[in-house]
Amino acid sequence: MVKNPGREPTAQEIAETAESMKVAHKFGPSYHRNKTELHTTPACKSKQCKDCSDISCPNFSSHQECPPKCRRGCKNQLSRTKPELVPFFIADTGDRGKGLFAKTDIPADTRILYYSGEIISQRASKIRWNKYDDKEREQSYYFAAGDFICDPRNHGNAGQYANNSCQPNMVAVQCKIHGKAENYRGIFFDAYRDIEKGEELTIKYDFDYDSSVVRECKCGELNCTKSLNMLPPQPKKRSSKSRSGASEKKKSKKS
Ligand SMILES: C[S@@+](CC[C@H](N)C(=O)[O-])C[C@H]1O[C@@H](n2cnc3c(N)ncnc32)[C@H](O)[C@@H]1O
Repeated sequence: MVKNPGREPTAQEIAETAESMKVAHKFGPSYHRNKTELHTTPACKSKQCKDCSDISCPNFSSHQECPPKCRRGCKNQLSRTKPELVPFFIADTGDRGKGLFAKTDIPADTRILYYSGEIISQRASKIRWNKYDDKEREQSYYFAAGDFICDPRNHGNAGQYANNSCQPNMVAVQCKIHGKAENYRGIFFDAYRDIEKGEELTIKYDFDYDSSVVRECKCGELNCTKSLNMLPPQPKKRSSKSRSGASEKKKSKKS
């Protein structure tokens, strides 16, 4: 859904966004206890590749971040380098708190941001969750990061302001990160399609189905499910083909 098309960010919004992108990732003690061997990505040597920012780079296309010593101008290092350009800004959405908005037109497949947070084990995330009160739970946005959980509560960047849409224009991509555990994945938000300047940048949350937490979706898309959680599992329907097949069998037994 296009919101505020063409709108320019204010100086305050630009400053807040820049400040949020300074926040560094934190790998907690439970990551260190549970990490497997460290992942190594070879430097990109492809002659077709220019700056490792698209699928002409074998590392980018196989969902791996390039090592620090890669080709000159390598752009596939977003988890450990400050982004050259931040193509979005944080602004108020009116009815859904803060959100992210495109500062420029963003072509499809552009890597927009690295979702930052504290990387903890799944066990540690459950212990933490059980200690949270209802409000803290409602405001907790755990993101699966390979075998780990990324908790943006204290170490999150602007990624934590991406709102949900039932027709999102960004997609979360999980990548192996050079020098980090094989069983860890960094989370990146990529443009799913061409995005117009001023459009809100959205993602599909697919929070686990949870009947105890009501989270109403107000994305306003035609296919809106009205919930930020996944819908309850539907009882399996037998297809009309198998139903008619069964009744055919019954009929033929009778005759
Ligand atoms: C990860 S935060 C996104 C940033 C949030 N808007 C803020 O200001 O901090 C997720 C929360 O934003 C709100 N939210 C996100 N998408 C929404 C949507 N489509 N409809 C209603 N509320 C939404 C909900 O309160 C949700 O729990």
